[in-house]
Amino acid sequence: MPVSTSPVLELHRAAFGYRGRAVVTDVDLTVHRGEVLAVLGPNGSGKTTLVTGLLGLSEHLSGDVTVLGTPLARLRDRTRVGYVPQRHTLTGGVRATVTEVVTTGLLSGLPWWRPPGRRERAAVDAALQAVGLADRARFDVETLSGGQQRRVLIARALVARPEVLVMDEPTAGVDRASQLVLAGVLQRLGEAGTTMLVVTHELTALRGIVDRIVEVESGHLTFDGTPEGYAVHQGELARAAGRGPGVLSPIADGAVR
Ligand SMILES: Nc1ncnc2c1ncn2[C@@H]1O[C@H](COP(=O)(O)OP(=O)(O)OP(=O)(O)O)[C@@H](O)[C@H]1O
Repeated sequence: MPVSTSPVLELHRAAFGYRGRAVVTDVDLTVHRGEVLAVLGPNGSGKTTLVTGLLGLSEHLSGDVTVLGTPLARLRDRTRVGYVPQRHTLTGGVRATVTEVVTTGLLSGLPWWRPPGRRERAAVDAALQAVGLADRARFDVETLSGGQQRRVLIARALVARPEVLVMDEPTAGVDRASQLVLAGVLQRLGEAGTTMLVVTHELTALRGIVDRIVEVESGHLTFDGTPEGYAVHQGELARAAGRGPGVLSPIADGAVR
């Protein structure tokens, strides 16, 4: 999908954190409509803090953050940014069908007195089609695999037709076959022009889907560029560390389309 020029996210010297303490600082980042970004970095480097900051879930402490043309603090319609949280499956006491869970993604946009109607049911069907679970609509979510449950959560995020989709490790903790299915879902969303920010440790699974890589280390952006550029960056780091020329990590290697 061609990438258009209108920015959907603009961050200038942005800092995010918790209870007034900054975890991620000095972030300059512009994301355009249709781009698919992977957000990489070691555990605890601040990836989740950064992406949840865009949703108002971690504190925006300083700098400018504009989401879909509106300063973050003034963005009223939060459904314009969809979110698939980290390490969430739907087991553990949730007794609901796939359709019911996906429908909850629409509730914040409906008045309390109006039950979901035909339009909402069509949106739920479309979201389930998008993640390849139309045939599981009436199943209890507890009976689905971990990978299928992730797809239910993606459908729940998609059903409100967000303009940007933020996903925190969508392929983590599921088996290889489920990873491939999830990658296929992301591929189709990318081809349909959905702007996506995907926090991941498994770039290989997203090979060919990601247009751009942002790396976070110790609360700072340390790389922002193409997958090919990231492979070069990793090679340079490896050489600087004395690991020989052209030694690429599996992640960087997998990044190249
Ligand atoms: N709710 C919170 N309150 C206070 N500190 C937090 C909170 N969530 C995360 N942190 C801290 O912020 C830092 C960055 O965490 P974050 O989850 O953003 O990293 P990450 O790069 O996403 O890590 P991982 O790859 O392990 O998910 C860590 O030191 C973490 O302890």
